Amino acid sequence: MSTSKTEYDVDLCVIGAGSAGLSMVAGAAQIGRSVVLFEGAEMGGDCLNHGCVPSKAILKAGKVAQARREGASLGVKPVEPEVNWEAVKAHIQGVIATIAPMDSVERFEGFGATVISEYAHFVDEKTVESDTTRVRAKRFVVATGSRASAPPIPGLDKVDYATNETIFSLKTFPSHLLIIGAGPIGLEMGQTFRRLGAKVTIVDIAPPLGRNEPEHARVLVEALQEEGVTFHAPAATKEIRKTAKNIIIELENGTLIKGSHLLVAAGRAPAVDDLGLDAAGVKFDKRGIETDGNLRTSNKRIYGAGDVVKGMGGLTHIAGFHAGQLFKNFFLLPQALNKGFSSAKNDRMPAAIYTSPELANIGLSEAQAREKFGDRVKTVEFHFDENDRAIAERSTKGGVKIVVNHKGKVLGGSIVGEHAGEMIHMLSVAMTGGMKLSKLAQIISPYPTRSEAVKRAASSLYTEDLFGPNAMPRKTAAFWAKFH
Ligand SMILES: Cc1cc2nc3c(=O)[nH]c(=O)nc-3n(C[C@H](O)[C@H](O)[C@H](O)COP(=O)(O)OP(=O)(O)OC[C@H]3O[C@@H](n4cnc5c(N)ncnc54)[C@H](O)[C@@H]3O)c2cc1C
Ligand SMILES: NC(=O)c1ccc[n+]([C@@H]2O[C@H](COP(=O)([O-])OP(=O)(O)OC[C@H]3O[C@@H](n4cnc5c(N)ncnc54)[C@H](O)[C@@H]3O)[C@@H](O)[C@H]2O)c1
Repeated sequence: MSTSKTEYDVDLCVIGAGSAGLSMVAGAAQIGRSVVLFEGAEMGGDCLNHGCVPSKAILKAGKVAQARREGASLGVKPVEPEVNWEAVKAHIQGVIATIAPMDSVERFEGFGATVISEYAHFVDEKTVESDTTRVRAKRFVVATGSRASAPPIPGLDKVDYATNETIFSLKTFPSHLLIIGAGPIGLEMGQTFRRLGAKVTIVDIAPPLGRNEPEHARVLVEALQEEGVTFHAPAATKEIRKTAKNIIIELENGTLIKGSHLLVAAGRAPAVDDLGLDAAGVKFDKRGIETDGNLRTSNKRIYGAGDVVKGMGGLTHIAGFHAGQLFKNFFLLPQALNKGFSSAKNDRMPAAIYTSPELANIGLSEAQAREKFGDRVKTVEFHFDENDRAIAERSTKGGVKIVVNHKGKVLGGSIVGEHAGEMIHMLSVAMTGGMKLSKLAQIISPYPTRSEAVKRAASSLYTEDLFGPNAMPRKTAAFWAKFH
C-alpha cells in the first residue's frame, strides 16, 4: 500500500454516484454521518447522463414531430416536420444541464459528504482506494451500476455501433437505424428516431416484451409498426458486418437488413470489473453482486444497491428504493441486532415504457399470478375505446387490466395507452395500501379522465352483483316498489 494517500475513516463509503449512490449519500450526510463518495465518471450516473433523462428529452422531440403529422382526424392540416438534429442534441444536453446541479459535487459536499472524483476499488475486506485516497468505513455500498452489454453476435465487435452512451450525440442523424433489442430502450429509441425522420428496423431474438401481458405488448408493437417501424422478432442474427457505407444484419433465415447506424440495446451488464470484489470477499458473477434480501453481500460490512445487484436492479426508482431500505437498516433500526429489517424484495415495483402508447405494469401479470395462485386469480379489464376522454382525443388504443386474488386484493396490473405511466400510480397506491378492488371501484374520478378506466375496470367485477338478473339491488328495488 502506498502511504501518500489521503486517509479517511468514516461511517459510510459509497462507490458510484448514480441514482442509488446519490440517494444513499444524500440521506446519510444530511443526518450527520461521515461519508466518502467515489465517482469515476459523471455525477448522476446513467440516468442523468445516458439514460432516463436524455431518453425522455428526445422522446418529447419525437412526440412533437409526430403530432404535426397527426392533425388530420382533428381538422388540423398535417405537415411533415423539419427536424434539426443539432438542435435536438442541444435540447437533450440542455435538459441534462438543467438537472445536473441536483447531482453535482458541490451539492453533495454541501450536505457534508466528501466527494472523490476518481474510480475506486477494494484492496481488502475493509479498505477502498482510488489514485489519491484510502478509505476505511463501518459500511460500504457498491453502487457502480451497469453498462450496455454486447450480445455474442458474430461480427458485432468489428462494426462501430452506438449504445445508450453514444446514441444521444450521434454526429450524423441516421437515415436507417438498425436496433438490436426490443426492450424498453430499443422500443423508446426506435419510435423516437422513426418520428424524427429515420427509417428504423428492430431485431430481437425473442418476442418483444415477453414478460408483459401479451395483449398489451401487442398494442405497443402494432402502434410502432403503424408508424413505420419494422420488426424482425423473434429472429436470430447470424452475423453483423460492415460495408463501405453501411452496416448489414444478416438473420439466420437469410434476410439481409442494411442500415446506416446500429444501436445495441440488448440488456445491461453490471459494473463488477476492476472493483477488487475478490479481495473484499464479495461474491459476484457476470450477472451482478450477490446479496441477501437486505442487500448485504457475503462481506457483512459491504452492501450493494441499484443495477449492480444481481437480479434486483434495472430502474432508477429501484435504485432509490434500495438506498431508502439501506438507510433505514443502517441508521434507523437497532444495530445491536445486527439484522436488516427493511427488505429490498418488492412485489409492487412499477415499470413504464414511455413510448406512445405507454406501457406500464406493476406486481404480477396474469400468467405469473396463475402460476402462483392457480384458479383463485381473477382479472378485470376496461378498454380505452369506451373511455370518453380517449374517444374525444381520438386516442383509444389500449386499456387497463387488473389482476386480483380470490378476496379481491390487487396482485398486479398492466395499462397500455397514453399516460399509462401516470395511471399506474393508482394501482401502486392500491397495492401499497393493501386495497381490494371494491375500494378502487369507490374512487370518485374527475370526468372525463383516462384514469376513470381504472375505476371502471375495478367496478366491472361487481357489474353482475349489481345489475344481473338475480342481483340484490334488483330484488330490493322490486320489494320497495310494492309500497310506492
Ligand atoms: C437509455 C436508458 C433509459 C432509461 N430509462 C429509464 C427510465 O425511464 N426509468 C427508469 O426507472 N430507469 C431507466 N433506465 C435505467 C436507469 O438509468 C438505471 O436503472 C439507473 O441509472 C441505475 O442507477 P445506479 O445508481 O444503480 O447506477 P448508475 O446510474 O449506472 O451509476 C453508477 C455510477 O457508478 C460509477 N462507477 C462505476 N464504477 C465505479 C468505480 N469503480 N469507482 C467509482 N465510480 C464508479 C459510474 O461512473 C456511474 O456514475 C434507463 C436506462 C437507460 C440505459
Ligand atoms: N422506461 C424505462 O423505465 C426504461 C427505459 C429504458 C431502459 N430501461 C431499463 O434499462 C435496462 C436496459 O434496457 P434494455 O432495453 O437494453 O434491456 P432489456 O433487457 O429489457 O431488453 C433487451 C432486449 O434485447 C433482446 N436481446 C438480447 N440478446 C439479443 C440478441 N443477441 N439479439 C437480439 N436481441 C437480443 C432481449 O430479448 C430483450 O428483448 C433495463 O433494465 C430497462 O428496464 C428502462
